[in-house]
Amino acid sequence: MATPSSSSADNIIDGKAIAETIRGEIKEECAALLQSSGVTPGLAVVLVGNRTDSATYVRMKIKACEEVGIHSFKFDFPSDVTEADLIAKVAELNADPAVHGILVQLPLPGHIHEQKVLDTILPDKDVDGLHPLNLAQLAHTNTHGSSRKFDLKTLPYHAACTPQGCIELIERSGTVIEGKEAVVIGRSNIVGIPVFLLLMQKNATVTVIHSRTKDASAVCKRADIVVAAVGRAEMVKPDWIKPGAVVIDVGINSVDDPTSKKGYRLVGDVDFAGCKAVAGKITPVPGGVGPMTIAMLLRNTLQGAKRGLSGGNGN
Ligand SMILES: Nc1nc2c(c(=O)[nH]1)N[C@@H](CN(C=O)c1ccc(C(=O)N[C@@H](CCC(=O)O)C(=O)O)cc1)CN2
Repeated sequence: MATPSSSSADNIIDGKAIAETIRGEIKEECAALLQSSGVTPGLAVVLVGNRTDSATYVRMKIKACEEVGIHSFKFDFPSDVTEADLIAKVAELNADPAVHGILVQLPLPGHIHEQKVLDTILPDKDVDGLHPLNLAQLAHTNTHGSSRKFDLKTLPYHAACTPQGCIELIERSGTVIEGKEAVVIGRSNIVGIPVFLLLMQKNATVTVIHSRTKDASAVCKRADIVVAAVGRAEMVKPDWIKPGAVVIDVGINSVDDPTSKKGYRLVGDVDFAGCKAVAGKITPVPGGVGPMTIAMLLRNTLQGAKRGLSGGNGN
């Protein structure tokens, strides 16, 4: 593995730099794949409505695809598109051999049953890792007590992107997960649950904190590794953090800020300034987990294309 420029001089984990390193690795692999098999991985991106944040994330994904040598195909739908029309588009993309990955940008408008649309994506093309079968595969994988290693780069199914990004940030910034006490704050299907499963597969002892947890701060303070994915601005305070712990902040919350040109700024779920003083390492927002989500999407798409060729796990 290339040595990443994983952290700056202080204790900040530089997600932008680590994501750039990974995108470089993917670019090399895409070139090698094209050379050896003539195949260029293809990603279909479905965007519904006119949310500015979703349009920005989709633009970032398409640009990232271009940079590493992945074809992208973009499909725009108005916010009043019917669920049936979206499902029909997904079915069409499922059958298209040039498309190795399908991504439906979330959130979808309220009249559409999000999970129903996601469930329509073929699990092999579900590069977001949000199909229940992919989540189930992650729960079902059992490499414990065997000589096989749990390796994100060679999984025979798709694991969700943001959770994979969290694991890469922890490991590439020099922390061994095995044997550590980890706490995940939040239990969503898109982040909390898969990150819990990934940490468990990496042999951490994992606790999940949620809205009914009693004395969340005391539970959190036991952790060597904290992953905050709760969606509440700066909820995790310095007295929640064990000195020296690794803190991964998944939250991207917009808060009013009249001093900023845009009138708002982005903050995480962690009180960054306060927790930075206590943590061993910590991710910033922006520039932490966000860029990793996109890097992992590219990696899943490449892996999907390789798997399509080998009929196996892509290696
Ligand atoms: N189908 C999906 N929808 C959504 C996902 C997802 O993984 N799959 N995650 C989020 C949005 N998201 C990707 O789609 C995403 C969010 C943030 C970033 C990012 O790099 N953020 C930057 C800041 C960018 C800014 O200034 O606005 C950062 O944190 O540094 C990338 C991807 C919800 N929907």
